[in-house]
Amino acid sequence: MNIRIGQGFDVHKFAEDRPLIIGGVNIPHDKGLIGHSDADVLLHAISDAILGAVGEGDIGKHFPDTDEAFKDADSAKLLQHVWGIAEEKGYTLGNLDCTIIAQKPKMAPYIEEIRARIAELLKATKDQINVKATTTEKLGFTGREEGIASQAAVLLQGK
Ligand SMILES: Nc1ccn([C@@H]2O[C@H](COP(=O)(O)O)[C@@H](O)[C@H]2O)c(=O)n1
Ligand SMILES: C[C@@]1(CO)OP(=O)(O)OP(=O)(O)OC[C@H]1O
Repeated sequence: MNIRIGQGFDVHKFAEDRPLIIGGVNIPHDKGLIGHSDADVLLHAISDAILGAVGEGDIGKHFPDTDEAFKDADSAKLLQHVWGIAEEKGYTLGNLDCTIIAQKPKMAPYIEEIRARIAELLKATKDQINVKATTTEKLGFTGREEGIASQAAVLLQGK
């Protein structure tokens, strides 16, 4: 069996007057993340993990931040496109594990909803998806609440 591993990492900066969208879910908070797209830092890390696993580069290659077509893009749609690439190549999902690195907000109340949304986007079951959160104990840019980072690791099964 052809088993492929991929990993992704992304960071977005906080700004006032932005919605906070993580894992395709709107999270109530006093600030949100900025980017060329909707800045969904978790879905970007997951997209990169999948693209890495199938040897297709990264999201900047597929959705350049110089392209107006992706201005304020819905990252859920970008992830669905990425998953389509993996499916076209004959891959199925083994499992996905990811981590949201944020001092605030507290993610625990939203983890199950995020997990369900990612499962829906990847046409997977919830047990194939795990979502975690951690602070950095007030250290570094995440600890100072300047931004949020995310990591993802994915295992795909090919033909
Ligand atoms: N933004 C966050 C960060 C963490 N959590 C949950 O709290 C637990 C403890 O976090 P530490 O950084 O102190 O290890 C962590 O395991 C998460 O369950 C959270 O909900 N939201
Ligand atoms: C998603 C894209 C495209 O809108 O924009 P951003 O929201 O800036 O996100 P980033 O994680 O920097 O990577 C890829 C970009 O091309």
